[in-house]
Amino acid sequence: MIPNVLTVAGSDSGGGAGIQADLKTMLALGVHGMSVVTAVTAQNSLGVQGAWELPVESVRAQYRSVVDDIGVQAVKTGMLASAELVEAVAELIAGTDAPAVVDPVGVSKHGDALLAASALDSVRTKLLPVATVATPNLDEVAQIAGVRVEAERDMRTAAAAVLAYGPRWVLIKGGHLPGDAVDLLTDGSEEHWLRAPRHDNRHTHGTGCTLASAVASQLAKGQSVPEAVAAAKDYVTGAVAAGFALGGGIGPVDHGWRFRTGTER
Ligand SMILES: Nc1ncnc2c1ncn2[C@@H]1O[C@H](COP(=O)(O)OP(=O)(O)OP(=O)(O)O)[C@@H](O)[C@H]1O
Ligand SMILES: Cc1ncc(COP(=O)(O)O)c(N)n1
Repeated sequence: MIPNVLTVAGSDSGGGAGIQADLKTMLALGVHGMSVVTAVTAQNSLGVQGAWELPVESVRAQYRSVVDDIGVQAVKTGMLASAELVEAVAELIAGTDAPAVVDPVGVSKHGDALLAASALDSVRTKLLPVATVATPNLDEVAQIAGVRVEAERDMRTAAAAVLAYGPRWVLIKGGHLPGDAVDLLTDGSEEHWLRAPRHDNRHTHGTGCTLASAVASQLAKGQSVPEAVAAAKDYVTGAVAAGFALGGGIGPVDHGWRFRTGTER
């Protein structure tokens, strides 16, 4: 049986992040990808030119259509835009018997806000408590938990601060630190450091979405959280290494890197 994985996220018209990155990742990892669109962005390699939230009834209806008939083995969340959507999605996840990977998307790579400041409290009190794994980047850790990570040694404090909001596991992504690309996965008792060489490639649009979707895909296949995160890290590292130019700015990671023979571009 092919596992079903659901992303609840925003659309990126440029195809590098958001729903589009999630579905490509799911295909590459051999699961059936499904989507609940929370917002539509007009976006490209240069930034986000516009964003429109969908009505909360539309998000609830999409979710119910998928879960009630098809069923899901894992859920992943990305851009949720507003407090109302964060709270609705948290409630839907709480009623779903499947692991949930929560990527608490705050701002795009270009600095465009993808979550209202007024939604942060709902992320802390409603969304994080229903997460099996939360995957904040360093800016999101600062916004959510008020911890500034300036070096690898601060990541443990950051993880403890996020875990206090109730996710079972937290994966602190150190992609924005200099040096190796180091992430820390912990549930407060086990600690797993994931280290990969930093690829000197500016075309990294979509790394966070890709990593979280890969974790959800591996969980849906029955892996444990540490196994799923290790496999997801391998996948995103290869995708960053193969990231390519597109448009005039920051290009996407290559979701199809494992399928390429090396002659395509
Ligand atoms: N240049 C790089 N080389 C290798 N791995 C990277 C690089 N940049 C990021 N990563 C890895 O990609 C994953 C996503 O991390 P990152 O901190 O970039 O998340 P994010 O900030 O949510 O994504 P984005 O920067 O696209 O918004 C992590 O596993 C991180 O270590
Ligand atoms: C619709 C949408 N969702 C999320 C991101 C963040 O992307 P990244 O994976 O680069 O952090 C984005 N730029 N657009």
